[in-house]
Amino acid sequence: MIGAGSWGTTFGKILADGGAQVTMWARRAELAQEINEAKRNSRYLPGINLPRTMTATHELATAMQGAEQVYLSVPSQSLRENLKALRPLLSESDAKIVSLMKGVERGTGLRMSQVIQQELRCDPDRIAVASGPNLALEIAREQPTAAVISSRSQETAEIVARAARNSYFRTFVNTDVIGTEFGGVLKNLIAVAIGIVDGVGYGENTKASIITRGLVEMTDFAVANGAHPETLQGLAGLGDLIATCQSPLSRNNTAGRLLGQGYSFQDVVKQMQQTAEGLASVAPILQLARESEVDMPIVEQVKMVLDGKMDPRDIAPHLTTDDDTPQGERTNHGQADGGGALRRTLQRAFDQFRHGGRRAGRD
Ligand SMILES: NC(=O)C1=CN([C@@H]2O[C@H](COP(=O)(O)OP(=O)(O)OC[C@H]3O[C@@H](n4cnc5c(N)ncnc54)[C@H](O)[C@@H]3O)[C@@H](O)[C@H]2O)C=CC1
Ligand SMILES: O=C(CO)COP(=O)(O)O
Repeated sequence: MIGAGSWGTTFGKILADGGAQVTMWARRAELAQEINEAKRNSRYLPGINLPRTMTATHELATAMQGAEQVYLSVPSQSLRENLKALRPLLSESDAKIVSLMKGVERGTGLRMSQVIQQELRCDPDRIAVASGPNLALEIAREQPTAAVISSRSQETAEIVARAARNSYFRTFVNTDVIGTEFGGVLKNLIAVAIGIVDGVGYGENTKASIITRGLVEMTDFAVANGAHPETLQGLAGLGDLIATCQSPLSRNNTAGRLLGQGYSFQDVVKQMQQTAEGLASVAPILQLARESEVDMPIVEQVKMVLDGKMDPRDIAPHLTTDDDTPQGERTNHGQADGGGALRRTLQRAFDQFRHGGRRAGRD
């Protein structure tokens, strides 16, 4: 396991409790020592006893020795630099590579599985991603939870899903990597919006409206970028959206709440002790949205609040685009966007034809 923060350590516990031999790689030697000796990670998982079989090291080469599955759980913006260090250690290996991360890379807009494929230059069938309503501390307390493992290869998804399950953690599989990854990224942005309105003091109607319209934005965006709409109705979409928007444990939700209470973006970044992926993903997601002609009014407004260009109190009235024409409730991947969905469907059919019948946009 590369990364011993809250999710890496929790996922390591899931694997160890499922019977796997787990070695954690921690950046700090003291943390590796605490995991080895006290079976604790007191900074990220206070009060949690880790499995006796779990070990840790701060030497990357030691962590990688004989690994059959490599799980990645570092902040998304640091993944590429970490992969550069990992690459020589994986040159002889056919280990499965599993991303646990929920961000896109600033600058390139790439999903984590794409960054992995670029940097490791490995067969995409070896790559899987895990996502779902997975607040780390709840799972570390062994509260029953479901997740989804996705890979282009059904076989890889099943191998990883078999390793990553135990009495309190149930994994499902799918082959829609794009939808599974974007679900995890996009729900963070909606959770920031929910945090903002919570911080302002608005109530349940406002939040339910944002969650519902947020799911529409998530689905339109993901489908326009090659995802299956059903994935966004599943654990990696709706499931994670509910968990993250409801829970004070969510760092994205917390960051939003601080913004809603009037703290500036810089103050929020200073106060956050842990990774809030949504803050770095807003700009690249909006760039991709513009390129794929998808409207994301909620995410646009989150960006305006982050940039200090919108008073948090004003975010809620602008759930839809600012025009006077009443907007249909149906989504872009339905029909009501004035032809954009039809154009994209035709484009996909054309791409599919060009690629000899294989599904266009597939990872
Ligand atoms: N915490 C959670 O409940 C969940 C988190 N995730 C995702 O997991 C990923 C990791 O998040 P968390 O573990 O929660 O974050 P965290 O903030 O708890 O831990 C991040 C870890 O990465 C290390 N780190 C920071 N910068 C680094 C660098 N440049 N190189 C290597 N390591 C570095 C930190 O020392 C720490 O050990 C994120 O993409 C997050 O969205 C996904 C599901 C649940
Ligand atoms: O991804 C998560 C829950 O599924 C964790 O959310 P946060 O990163 O907002 O804490």
